[in-house]
Amino acid sequence: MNAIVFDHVSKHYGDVLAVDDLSIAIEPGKTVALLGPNGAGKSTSVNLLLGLLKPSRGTVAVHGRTPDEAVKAGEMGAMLQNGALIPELSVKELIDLVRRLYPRPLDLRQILELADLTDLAGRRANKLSGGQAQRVRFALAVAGAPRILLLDEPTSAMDVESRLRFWASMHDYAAGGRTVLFATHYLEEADEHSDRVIVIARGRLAADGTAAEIKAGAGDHTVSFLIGEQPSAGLDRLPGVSAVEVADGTVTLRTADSDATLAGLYRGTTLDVRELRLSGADLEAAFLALTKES
Ligand SMILES: Nc1ncnc2c1ncn2[C@@H]1O[C@H](COP(=O)(O)OP(=O)(O)OP(=O)(O)O)[C@@H](O)[C@H]1O
Repeated sequence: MNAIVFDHVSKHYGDVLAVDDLSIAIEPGKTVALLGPNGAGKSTSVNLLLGLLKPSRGTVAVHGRTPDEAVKAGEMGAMLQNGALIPELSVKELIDLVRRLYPRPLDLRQILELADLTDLAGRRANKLSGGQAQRVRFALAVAGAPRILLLDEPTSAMDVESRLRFWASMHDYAAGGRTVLFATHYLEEADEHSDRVIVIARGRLAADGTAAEIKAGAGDHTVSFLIGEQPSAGLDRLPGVSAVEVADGTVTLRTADSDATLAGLYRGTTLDVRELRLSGADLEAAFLALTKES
């Protein structure tokens, strides 16, 4: 059975159509990035999954149940944007309070270790930095040992080192066969930390696959090299090439098939090619292409 299913889900806020006929199915044990620009419908989708919002049309299912049932059964943990912490309690007290609400929580020490909070256990919640508070929100999200973990832009307040630590914690948690869905507009996070990327734009599904598949779909590889004073005529006829740029003695070829382009370059021309560079399509190019129109 799928961990998460959206079946033709739409969500209106008055006149605003935030989620538009979205259908997705996520298998258990996967780490999935929900990627989209501002206003794409990511938070709305997360809130629909948690039962905090109801779809205007369609259905959302979590392990075959309604979101409300899944939340009651302690199957879901969530880290939402700017969730408030109780300022008077220490980190340890707060986590313990929340873990006791669940039928089969993780033990306190394990949660503190997982969220890298052991050294901050006695600190009051109102004395934490933004990044530390995010780690507490992560601890609260995993406290009940949920099978599904939802993270809405989890690293937004974190510096580079905190991000690295955070993703290490997330991978530790996911390693037990748990399902993780995280919303982000950081392309590199989706690329590095997910098994699958679901791109949404204007509430609709724009792409769904591994980061590698989505990049390959963009078909935007480049081959560049120094050409110096040699003539560049005819390079546009090499296999796969869609565009040729020449600037300051350097040629850049855009190609849908860099292997065929290289074979053509070496076998079909007599150019003296120096400082050859290849670059794959990046997720950013794919993302911009996927989210720009319609
Ligand atoms: N409570 C609300 N009332 C009216 N419109 C809303 C409400 N919440 C969100 N919207 C609108 O719904 C659309 C989707 O918003 P949502 O917050 O789901 O996007 P998002 O992808 O999470 O964006 P961001 O990356 O900026 O957090 C946007 O056009 C937004 O303005």
